Amino acid sequence: MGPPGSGKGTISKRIAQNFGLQYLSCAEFLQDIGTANETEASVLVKSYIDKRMLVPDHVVTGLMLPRLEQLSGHSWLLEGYPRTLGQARALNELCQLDMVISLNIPYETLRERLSDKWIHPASGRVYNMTFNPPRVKGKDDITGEALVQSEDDKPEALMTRLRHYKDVAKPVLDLYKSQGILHAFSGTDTDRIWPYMNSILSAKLPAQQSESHLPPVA
Ligand SMILES: Nc1ccn([C@@H]2O[C@H](COP(=O)(O)OP(=O)(O)OP(=O)(O)O)[C@@H](O)[C@H]2O)c(=O)n1
Ligand SMILES: Nc1nc2c(ncn2[C@@H]2O[C@H](COP(=O)(O)OP(=O)(O)O)[C@@H](O)[C@H]2O)c(=O)[nH]1
Repeated sequence: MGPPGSGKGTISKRIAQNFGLQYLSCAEFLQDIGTANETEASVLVKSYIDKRMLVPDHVVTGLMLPRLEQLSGHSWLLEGYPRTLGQARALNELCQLDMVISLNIPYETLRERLSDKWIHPASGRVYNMTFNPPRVKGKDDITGEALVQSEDDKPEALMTRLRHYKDVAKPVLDLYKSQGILHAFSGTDTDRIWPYMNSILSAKLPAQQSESHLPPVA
């Protein structure tokens, strides 16, 4: 969990690679559904994504939980789900989470990062012009297509998104705190937060699963 720009995507890919976890991004999953063959669900999901609104709890939960059940033989890391208390309660019905990670990043850092953030819309690949720049300025590393900046990442839009995040996330964070599984990390740099996170995860994950010798992904 974490506000927009807090580094959820960046750090969760790093965790998944280092610890050999199945990584499931709710946003990417919904994006795939929204662009798949036209069905009632895909049209509905796409209409919310296009408006940058959260897909209603019962819809996203009805799609995510069966997907998670398919991963039942594996250890997984979820990003972007649950976002609301309703989603968290539904997930609790399916399984007991081992750990919830929350990123506390100062507003000024979020603003700076997002003003430097570029994305490849077709794939969702994310770049930052200082932290992880593309190999060729303005072009996606894999396809060579143009990168774009999102209106959503501009300071005015960011304030609104932050307020929304705080309102919606608070009850979710309170729930996980009461269950004793919430770990919050504060800082301005992903690379400085990483060693703390790595040591806590190394202590929690079974030894045979830990593959912390793998190089981190930027
Ligand atoms: N549980 C979720 C997660 C994502 N989405 C949809 O997927 C989009 C992209 O999600 P995400 O990449 O998480 O972007 P934001 O919601 O803008 O937040 P952040 O910048 O923190 O990643 C959201 O706008 C929303 O339409 C959703 O409906 N429900
Ligand atoms: N400068 C800087 N940028 C970072 C750092 N960590 C992540 N980023 C960038 O910040 C932006 C937001 O990160 P992302 O992982 O997409 O955050 P999310 O919105 O929480 O999923 C991206 O452009 C990242 O490349 C960091 O420590 N320093």
